[in-house]
Amino acid sequence: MGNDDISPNYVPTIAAIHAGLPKDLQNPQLGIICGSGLSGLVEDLRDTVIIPYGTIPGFSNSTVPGHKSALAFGRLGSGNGVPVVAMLGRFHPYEGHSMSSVVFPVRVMAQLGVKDLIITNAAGSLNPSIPVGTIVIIHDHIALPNLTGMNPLLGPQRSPNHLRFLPLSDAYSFELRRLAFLAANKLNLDDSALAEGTYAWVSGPTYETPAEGRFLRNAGADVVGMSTIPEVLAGREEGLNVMVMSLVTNFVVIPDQYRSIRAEVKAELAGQRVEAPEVEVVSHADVLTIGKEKAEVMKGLVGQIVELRQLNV
Ligand SMILES: O=P(O)(O)O[C@@H]1C[C@H](O)[C@@H](CO)O1
Ligand SMILES: Nc1nc2[nH]cnc2c(=O)[nH]1
Repeated sequence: MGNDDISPNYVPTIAAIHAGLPKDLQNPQLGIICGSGLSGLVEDLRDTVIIPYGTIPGFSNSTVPGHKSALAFGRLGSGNGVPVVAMLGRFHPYEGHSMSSVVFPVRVMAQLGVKDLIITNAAGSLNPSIPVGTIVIIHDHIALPNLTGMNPLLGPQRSPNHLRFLPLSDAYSFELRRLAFLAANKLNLDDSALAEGTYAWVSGPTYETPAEGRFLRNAGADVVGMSTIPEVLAGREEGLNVMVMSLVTNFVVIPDQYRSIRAEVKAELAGQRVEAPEVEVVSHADVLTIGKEKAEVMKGLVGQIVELRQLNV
């Protein structure tokens, strides 16, 4: 799955977006991508204008429950505030969207004038010390698809301004991550509310087998999810400052040991019938529930980061 659309024509897209907006919202400074169940992040926007994806040339619709399909424009922060554009719902490769469609909105954000991009997602924890409900500020990633021929930046160099060989050692903005922790402090959040960690990107749509979970944990990942990294890559290629907040919605199921069927059959043959084990499974419904529960905290953090950014702290 390479990048099939090297030179998208932004003109009709930007024209359609601008046509729906007052002048003062046409050049947003901050972009936000709302992950599964996290569209409530933008409830605090003022002067909000919603533009459905269906009316924007080049945009698809998200098919995943918990993802709306619209851009929200508005202002965030005190005083006049900062003009913001938020994606209420994203596109995942597992839905059948091409990699270029997945990252197209990020490229459009850059065309609109966005400088900082805050990406959110729901993710499973691989790290026993990062429990459900924690918000993980991502400082690195492991992208197995990138290592195996599914890098979203595959294809001819986009333009002389787009780096052919994009470094990723500085992918996650130090400045924005610093603001996230300062914001948590301002909001009096407990230390345990926010963690730092490494995100593993997998294609999905299946959740991990125990062996896959163990493999990713042993590889050094703290959380795992099915999105975000294509957006990070496109954002960095477009020159944006990028920050990622992963909300831990579940533990990846990694039992310490497997129950041996051989031992159980032996017990059965000796006259002791053993019940089939109840295996814990992850569900998208649970993912959405945690998203709802933590929406306020996520929203507070984003608002406070914008506040601090405005104050040039
Ligand atoms: O869009 P995000 O990454 O927040 O959604 C996560 C990953 C899958 O799309 C889905 C699985 O429950 O939630
Ligand atoms: N791959 C993956 N994505 C998730 N999104 C939310 N939880 C999970 C998970 O456990 N695994």
